[in-house]
Amino acid sequence: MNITFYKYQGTGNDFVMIDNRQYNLPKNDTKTVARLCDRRFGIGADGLIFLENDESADFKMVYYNADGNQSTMCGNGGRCIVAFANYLNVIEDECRFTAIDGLHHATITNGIVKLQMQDVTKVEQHTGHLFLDTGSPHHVQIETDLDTLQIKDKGAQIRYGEPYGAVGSNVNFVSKINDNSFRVRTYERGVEDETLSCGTGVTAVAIAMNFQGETDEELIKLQSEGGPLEVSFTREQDSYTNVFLKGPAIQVFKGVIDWKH
Ligand SMILES: N[C@H](CCC[C@H](N)C(=O)O)C(=O)O
Repeated sequence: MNITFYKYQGTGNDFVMIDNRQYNLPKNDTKTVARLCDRRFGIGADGLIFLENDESADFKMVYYNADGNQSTMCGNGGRCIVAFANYLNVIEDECRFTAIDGLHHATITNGIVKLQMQDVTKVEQHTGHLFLDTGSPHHVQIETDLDTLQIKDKGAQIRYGEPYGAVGSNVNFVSKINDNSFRVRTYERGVEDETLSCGTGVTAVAIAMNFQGETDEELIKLQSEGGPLEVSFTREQDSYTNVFLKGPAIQVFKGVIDWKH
């Protein structure tokens, strides 16, 4: 069946977007989703996102990693689906949508999306790294030299190693720029490679750096390989609320493809 798809990117984290309200495509076609995300045999993307109807919100987001499997929350994908919904006139400049981790509020102004993420009530501090869940699981560790680090090798070792095992975790390598900004490189679970940015990842890094005392700021700038993002939050003891991820979401192109071939 021929379907219209769109490509969006949020600081270089890119997604195939499909308005599934009109096609009702199956939600378990792992093989087709993986092929569409393949950089050579398909459209090429870090993930694929369905926009669907939702009886209690403006729309619903269904997220797939490039391996074709549904996964946990995608922050950059969440920013891109808000821009997509605005383009489709499903919403104007603000919205509520449901995703696998619950309800999200968002606003869009001149292509910049400010997305509310779930509260974070637990940050694990380990020797040499932190672990927290910002809608997806994230391992965060500080590195001195992000330029020479072999992200894919080192990230895979951590992602498949103990304690994460087969379920795994995303892996973020951080270096401090100044008191309210950090550089981040991320190995993404389900892409099984470095992505140019990871929304739930930079959110995890901002909270982890505040939790560990690397910064006392509550509005933090994150420099990803794909561009700048901003994370803000309110800290009350060891809980983080009013968590927002802000940055650009851009439509790259629109196309038609036969879903099954
Ligand atoms: N790969 C992640 C989901 C997408 C996260 C990332 N694209 C983001 O922007 O948050 C996982 O399976 O946990």
